[in-house]
Amino acid sequence: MSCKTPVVVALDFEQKAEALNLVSQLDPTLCRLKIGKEMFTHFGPQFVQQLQQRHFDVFLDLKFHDIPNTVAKAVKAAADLGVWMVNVHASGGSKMMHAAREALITYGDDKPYLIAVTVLTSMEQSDLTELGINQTPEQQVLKLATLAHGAGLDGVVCSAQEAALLKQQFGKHFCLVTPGIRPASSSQDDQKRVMTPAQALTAGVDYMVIGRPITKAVQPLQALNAIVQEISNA
Ligand SMILES: O=C(O)c1cc(=O)[nH]c(=O)n1[C@@H]1O[C@H](COP(=O)(O)O)[C@@H](O)[C@H]1O
Repeated sequence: MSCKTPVVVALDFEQKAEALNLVSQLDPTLCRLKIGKEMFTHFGPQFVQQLQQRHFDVFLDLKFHDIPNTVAKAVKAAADLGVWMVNVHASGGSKMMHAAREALITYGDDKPYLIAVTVLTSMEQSDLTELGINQTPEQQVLKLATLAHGAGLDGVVCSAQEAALLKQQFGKHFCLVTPGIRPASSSQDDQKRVMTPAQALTAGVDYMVIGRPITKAVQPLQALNAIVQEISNA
């Protein structure tokens, strides 16, 4: 079953029942699902399989960052799980990303999308300065995306604010996955580099990761439908 929208719903729940209650209202042709550190640590690969049995494409967001050998094996484990997308941290460097890519070669067309996180969307200039990085977020995203592109990855996680620049630099086939998406009426929460779904689409984003504006909405399905509508109008 193929999904017709760029929306990836971030399932960040403490309780599995709560997550499944939302999932049972969702349609795998209208969104994909992302499992991150919280739910994977609580509920493991079995939870991923439960979602796959319901025909959802799953983005396994564990942001691997380790020595090349360890990351290669972790990415391979994700491929064995049959996930649609998996990510690593670009700041792990070219050798690490290259090893991750090599680990997926034997999977051929069945390999998951392999993407690298550049600068987290919760970060702004002051967070980079604190880390001793004297670059703007945009410069740092471009630098890390260049490493990811050079290592042969399928794309990057960035904010929609950098999407136009990265598409111009790396072309339309370099996949851009953007969290920090906020409909105009939503709270920004802890996200700093944000855009609305319509702005993100116009900027050239391929996939939009959206969590709390949907999962914490009083009517999650209605919130998702409004976002899908906003995207199709754009
Ligand atoms: O890799 C990610 O998915 C990710 C990268 C990033 O830079 N920023 C970011 O927010 N995320 C994830 O995207 C989701 C965003 O959720 P909301 O802020 O609730 O929409 C969370 O699950 C984050 O872990």
